[in-house]
Amino acid sequence: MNSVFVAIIGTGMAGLTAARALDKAGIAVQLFDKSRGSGGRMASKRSEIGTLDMGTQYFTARDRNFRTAIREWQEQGWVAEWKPNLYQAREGVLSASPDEQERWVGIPHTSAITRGLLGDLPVTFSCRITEVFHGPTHWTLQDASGQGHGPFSHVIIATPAPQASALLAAVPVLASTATSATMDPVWSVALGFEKPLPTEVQGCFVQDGPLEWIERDRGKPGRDNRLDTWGLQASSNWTRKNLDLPKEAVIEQLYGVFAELIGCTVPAPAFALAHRWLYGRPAQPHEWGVLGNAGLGVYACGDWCLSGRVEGAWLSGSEAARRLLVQL
Ligand SMILES: Cc1cc2nc3c(=O)[nH]c(=O)nc-3n(C[C@H](O)[C@H](O)[C@H](O)COP(=O)(O)OP(=O)(O)OC[C@H]3O[C@@H](n4cnc5c(N)ncnc54)[C@H](O)[C@@H]3O)c2cc1C
Ligand SMILES: NC(=O)C1=CN([C@@H]2O[C@H](COP(=O)(O)OP(=O)(O)OC[C@H]3O[C@@H](n4cnc5c(N)ncnc54)[C@H](OP(=O)(O)O)[C@@H]3O)[C@@H](O)[C@H]2O)CC=C1
Repeated sequence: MNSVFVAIIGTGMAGLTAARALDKAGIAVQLFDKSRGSGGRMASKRSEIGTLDMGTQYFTARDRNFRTAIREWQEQGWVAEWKPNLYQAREGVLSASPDEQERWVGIPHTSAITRGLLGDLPVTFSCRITEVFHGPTHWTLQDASGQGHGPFSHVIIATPAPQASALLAAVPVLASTATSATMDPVWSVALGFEKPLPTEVQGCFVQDGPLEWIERDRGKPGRDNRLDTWGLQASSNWTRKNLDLPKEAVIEQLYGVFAELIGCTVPAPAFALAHRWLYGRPAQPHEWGVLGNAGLGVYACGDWCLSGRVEGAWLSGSEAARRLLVQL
């Protein structure tokens, strides 16, 4: 098999960034994702009160090339700048904490970005890849139903590290590096209130206790929610200790912490939803950029190769595509 045909496992920011770069270079790609849609931790969840961002809420950009990509997304109408009234909370004390950082959000929801990046690229959803085999000349994938996919000349694995390490079994050195990148879980809760809460807070960095970040949907560009919707993210410490708590109990506990912290009267929410991210964030940053074996034509990328942020995933996916292209 001489032609170049690249399998990409994962349609989060890293996989889609790699896919777009390869497609732009005229390389044929085929994407796979275990979920029903694209986005990974940037996916938005449909609910009875509208679409909710239970994963990424906003992102920042420090890298020059990533900033350029954001300008293009802005021109496409996928993102807009978000300038929240920022606060911080320490030992129960809430204080205004404005800064000059540029922050971006997807419009009307986070998922607009990855949906835009996916465009009409070929993708197979609801397809969990369980094994990645290297034959004498090509790669073959097998999914959870036992079906084979391929042949492919190259494979890019763009999943969280624990899932990547299992799929890298054919390349033990890369698998063991991926295994060393542990990932922390995160409980995320959305609360919807019938009447807007009487507070100026739109985002709050919480320095201690069960919560880590609180944000208000209202005030973000492009949102049109009937309810006053808030997103709460628990710290990884608290999440780890409460990993198997039923969703109702997670909502009750985090609602209680939120109500104490936010500094105004908080009625019972009209709507609540909890989502547990088992692989929410890398436990520590790395400087790998991408893991790869150019001779075999296999690469692994994702936020865990750099910083556990959207920017890290974008940079890692870009680097995977660049490394593959220079090797052709
Ligand atoms: C609650 C939460 C809040 C966050 N907030 C922010 C924030 O405010 N700012 C910020 O910059 N970042 C934030 N992040 C981090 C950000 O979401 C991630 O860094 C980024 O989205 C990671 O992208 P990725 O492509 O590396 O991985 P993912 O988005 O995890 O994509 C991996 C994809 O692989 C698929 N997959 C996995 N295994 C398989 C398999 N075996 N077969 C097929 N498909 C598979 C998954 O379904 C998924 O779609 C947050 C994350 C969470 C969880
Ligand atoms: N929950 C997850 O799985 C998860 C959450 N992540 C959160 O995403 C944001 C993004 O981080 P980034 O570095 O891109 O953004 P910021 O520059 O806005 O925030 C970085 C940290 O810096 C502190 N900070 C920033 N601005 C302020 C401010 N105005 N007042 C007080 N503190 C500020 C804050 O850290 P500490 O709470 O002080 O430790 C920010 O967290 C970020 O919120 C992540 O927690 C990323 C990945 C996964």
